[in-house]
Amino acid sequence: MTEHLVDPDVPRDLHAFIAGLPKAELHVHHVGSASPRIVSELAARHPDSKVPSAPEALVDYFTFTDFAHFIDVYLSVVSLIRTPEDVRLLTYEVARELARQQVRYAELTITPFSSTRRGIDERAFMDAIEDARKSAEAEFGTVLRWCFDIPGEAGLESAEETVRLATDDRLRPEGLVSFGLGGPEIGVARPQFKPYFDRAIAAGLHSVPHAGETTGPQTVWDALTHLNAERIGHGTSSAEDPKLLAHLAERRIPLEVCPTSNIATRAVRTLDEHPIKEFVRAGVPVTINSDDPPMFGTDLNNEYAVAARLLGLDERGLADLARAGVEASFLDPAGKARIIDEIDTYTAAWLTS
Ligand SMILES: Nc1ncnc2c1ncn2[C@@H]1O[C@H](CCC(=O)c2cccc(C(=O)O)c2)[C@@H](O)[C@H]1O
Ligand SMILES: [Zn+2]
Repeated sequence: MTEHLVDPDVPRDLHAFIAGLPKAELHVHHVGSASPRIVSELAARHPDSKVPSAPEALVDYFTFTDFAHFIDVYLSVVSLIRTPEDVRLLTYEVARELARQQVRYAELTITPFSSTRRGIDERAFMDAIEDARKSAEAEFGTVLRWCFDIPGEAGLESAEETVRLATDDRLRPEGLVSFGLGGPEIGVARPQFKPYFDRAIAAGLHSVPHAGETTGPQTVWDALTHLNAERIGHGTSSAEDPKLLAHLAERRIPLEVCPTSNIATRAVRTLDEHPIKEFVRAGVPVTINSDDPPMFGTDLNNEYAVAARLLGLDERGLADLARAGVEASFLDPAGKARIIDEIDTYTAAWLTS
């Protein structure tokens, strides 16, 4: 475990329990998971980029003044990824890092539009992610699945391109399970994306848009009503609307909560003000995720530690959170049962030792 990620308010034992706990990660972005080592290597290779190549300089570079600044920095890292080999290596290294944290299953959000519009061949892009997925599963035992997301602010052209790449039988990768919508929410209304989500859903994909991260609860309602969301990315502002919380609880719609992300992008002021407690109190299914971990100076294990502190959880409570992540995933029932069994066995052994 990285020493700086040890929360002093969480007992060491609990950190050790989390580090070995089998987990699922449902909300993590592909480019946003690039390790500082990969980012600095790519930056050194492309000196025309504004991304610093010294790893020490990245901490400052990844300090954001607001959400728009975060997206600006995010896109500067996107533009470092220029070849199918960059895509393959990035994906493979992300899987290695997930495996290190005992992540057994991850749904990785990928924005193929951002790569194809920057000149990466679409066929080569799909082959690169699939090649990395298969190698990672064989070598690390971590199962990866994809969520292709529309970068909403790039307009409906990006929506059309994303749904085409996600539904064309000659291109659609085997690992693709869901369809998302990311980027800024202000000025990017969810309902306009309905026709694209309808097509993705008709092709068998699950709907998992971001909503309520940087705008109010109406955006979450819109994602549910117009995009048939099955889970919500963030959904932070749902806490402002008791009727929405009741609806999410009743329909069993999970929120993909990423606490440190919300602080880093300044969507929420402080961790202590994070509404995760309200979600749990209202009976909303909560999953814990990391979003863009190196950019936010976190990892999934640290997000579990943060959740333990905010929710006052012990080992049993943390195991419940890990089970909730598996349950909310799009893994098949037998795959879910296998990981849940592993969580149970691990927790029982820990508590009797
Ligand atoms: N916390 C987050 N919340 C929301 N999204 C997040 C988060 N973290 C990462 N993302 C990713 O950021 C991308 C943003 C890309 C984008 O806005 C854009 C706009 C105009 C042009 C282009 C282009 O590529 O030409 C891209 C999204 O697709 C999403 O996958
Ligand atoms: Zn996200």
